[in-house]
Amino acid sequence: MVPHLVPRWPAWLFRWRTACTPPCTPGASMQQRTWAGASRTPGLGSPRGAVGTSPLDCRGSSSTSSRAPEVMLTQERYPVQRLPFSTVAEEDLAAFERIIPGRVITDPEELEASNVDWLRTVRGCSKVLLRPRTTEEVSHILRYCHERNLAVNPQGGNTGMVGGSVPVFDEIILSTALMNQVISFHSVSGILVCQAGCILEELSQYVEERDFIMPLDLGAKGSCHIGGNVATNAGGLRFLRYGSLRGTVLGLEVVLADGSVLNCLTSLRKDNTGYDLKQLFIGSEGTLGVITAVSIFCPPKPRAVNVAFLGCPGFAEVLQTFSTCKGMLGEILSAFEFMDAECMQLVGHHLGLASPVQESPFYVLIETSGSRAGHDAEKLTSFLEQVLGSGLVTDGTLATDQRRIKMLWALRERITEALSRDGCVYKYDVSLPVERIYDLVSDLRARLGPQAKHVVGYGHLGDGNLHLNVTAEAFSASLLGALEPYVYEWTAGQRGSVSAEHGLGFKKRDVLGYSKPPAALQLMQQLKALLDPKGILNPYKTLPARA
Ligand SMILES: O=C(O)CC[C@@H](O)C(=O)O
Ligand SMILES: [Zn+2]
Repeated sequence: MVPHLVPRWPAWLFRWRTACTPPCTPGASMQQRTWAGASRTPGLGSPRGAVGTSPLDCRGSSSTSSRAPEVMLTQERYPVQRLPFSTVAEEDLAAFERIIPGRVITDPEELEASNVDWLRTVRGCSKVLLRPRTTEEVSHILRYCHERNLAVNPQGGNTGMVGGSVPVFDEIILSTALMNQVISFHSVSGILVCQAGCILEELSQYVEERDFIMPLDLGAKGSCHIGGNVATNAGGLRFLRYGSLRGTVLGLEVVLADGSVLNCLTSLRKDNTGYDLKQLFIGSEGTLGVITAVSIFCPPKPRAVNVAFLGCPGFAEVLQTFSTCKGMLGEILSAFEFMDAECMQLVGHHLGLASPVQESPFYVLIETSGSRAGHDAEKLTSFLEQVLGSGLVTDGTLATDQRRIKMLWALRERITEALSRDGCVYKYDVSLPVERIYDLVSDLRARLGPQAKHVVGYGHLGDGNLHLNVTAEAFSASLLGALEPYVYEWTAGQRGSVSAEHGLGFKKRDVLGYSKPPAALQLMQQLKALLDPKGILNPYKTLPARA
């Protein structure tokens, strides 16, 4: 028995492994747990000073960097035409300087990180980054851009997966990084009101000190901004328990394309006064307005949290474990995540994270959050006895202290980071009927054969959300041809969603039709035209390119 074993758990339940006590993650400190933050560390980050040959030149800029392989310009890699927006001129820079003195960035080195997505797959060539601090400043900037017909790319932490957060051409980057103030927090209701640029992890710490938690959590928490989370309707790891941001966001303040401010920053749980306008902006990926402040409902901090990491012999057993779990853990279940054996191999190989359990075809991570440790322990013990006794689970480990809980979560949260170190990654984020989720992975593995290096499946099983990722040594058009439209057709055949939680951004906008009927697409175009008639807000994103 290892020293960390909490005595109330029967020792026979698991074969505890001393290898799992710290350090479980050789070569990977817990500070690196946010993959987006880690990707920005020296050596992994963006090349410096490699964009363009002249400050106003977007062409011929795929020069090589001595530090890291250059990311191809989006306009060179994809068949996309620049729309007839104006180009930033010296007098525009002077106008911005008057609105936000000292916060108009034109230095190419500083701009480089904001022009490239963190996955290093798309790259714009914006010449200017604006850093407003207030809603009023955002309003002045947008009013000016609207009049001048200048395109704007709103940007939060730039941790998106679908190329929505970086410019495609030379759109002005409007960063929320300096809009990072908490406006109010109510200790009875748990309602937090804050500016859009607050970093999720910092908000988590802020509310946890006050005995509450944020209703969402995700691997990118160390870098992502709450405004970006809302704009993309991020799902994440707490969705199973606390639901969508569509339920927990109570109000928004948004600056519209023409600079007018829509103040719907209410903090009411119930408000049935006509159309719920904030919903238009949740998940609109900055195409309908720029979110400047958020009012969000925070649940009370659970007093007892446990994480079980279990090995399952097959996917059928994963599903049965999930059913058993829902039945036996009920209201204390807060996450049910899964990953396949290839994911475990990748986190081991690239990040040095050791599996805490015997090698298995599948692994599940179950989190419980409740208010009485003894009650939760009792429930969890009977659940574990049941799944181990019936052979649904063959091995497992359990964490009740925060440090070990984080270690187990790292195995799941850092898969994305491991994949990005494996080579060129093709990402799919789909919603499917839960019983069919892994069939897509198996079918694709058989279809691709040796063309792919790895085909992995993991994700938020409790929410029916599969992250299907394929890696290869380098980008290959023939591999892409084998993946698409196959994955989208397969998903549409199950009436699934081609974007469960990552949004459409630039990369997935043309597959929207697999999940929405033509009438819905048309209405979306009409709403865009109504709110942003000049189309200056995050162009080339979310809506399919017009035929
Ligand atoms: O990288 C991915 O495909 C998924 C990222 C994220 O949504 C996760 O759940 O880890
Ligand atoms: Zn996810």
